[in-house]
Amino acid sequence: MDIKAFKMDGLGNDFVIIDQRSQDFNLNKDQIIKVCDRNFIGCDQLILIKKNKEIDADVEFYNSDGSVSGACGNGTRCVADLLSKESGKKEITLLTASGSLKSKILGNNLVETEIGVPKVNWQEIPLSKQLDSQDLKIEIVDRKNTKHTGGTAINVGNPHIIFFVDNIEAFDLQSIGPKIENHPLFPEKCNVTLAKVVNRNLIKVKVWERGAGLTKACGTAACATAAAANINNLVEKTTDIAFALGNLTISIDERNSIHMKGPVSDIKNIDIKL
Ligand SMILES: N[C@@H](CCC[C@H](N)C(=O)O)C(=O)O
Repeated sequence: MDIKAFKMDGLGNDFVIIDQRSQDFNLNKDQIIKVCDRNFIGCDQLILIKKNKEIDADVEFYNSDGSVSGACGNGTRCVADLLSKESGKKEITLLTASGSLKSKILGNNLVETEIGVPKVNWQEIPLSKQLDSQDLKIEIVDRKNTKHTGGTAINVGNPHIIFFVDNIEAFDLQSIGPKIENHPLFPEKCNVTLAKVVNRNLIKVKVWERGAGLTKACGTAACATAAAANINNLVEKTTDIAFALGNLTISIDERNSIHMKGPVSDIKNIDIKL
């Protein structure tokens, strides 16, 4: 099978995007895993664009382990940019598994997406039992074997847990990430973020993504971190979330809806032979 696709990224969080409005075929889980494999094409998520008669398009997100995700913040911004460059429209609406998301194309590869109102109720995250999602009291251990207890859980279309710590570099996220992702408290697993509040407008993070592992950035993790930091009264309504390659600006409006603004890469055409 010969597939025409695009490669894009948001701050290094990279995607293979396949436009199925013009190419009609189904990919099975093994083929998705193969495309995402860094020894083949390689990406954190594979994204399918599908026809929608009423809005710009439907999008489906698949992690590199072949699992489905209800949301992908950076992926949504990339697809919005791609469709805007195709149509010339400056506002793009995409239907995802977690709802319809509006993006504004601000020029110079800058895209802002409204992710919506976060869910903090234990059933909505979901957690496997009733607990205070603001402080799950989960223990993580740093490289010096010092124990830290905490974790705020939140769902922004997908489940996240954020640990606010003094030094994100003091932890081995490669080893902590999979343990927390698969913790029995999370029946649908979760994305794991270590966050250091630098000041009331800046948080530095490192993210372990459910189904994809360590990533250079994660849009929904940025949204979840800003929302969790607001719940814990650590930051202002607008805050920057700093990843290794740059920042996303997250704002929470008067309706408690989260807006995520940041850069997307240029679009690269690729051919996939499966
Ligand atoms: N990279 C994404 C998040 C992708 C989905 C996540 N791994 C999940 O399974 O929930 C983003 O930018 O939000």
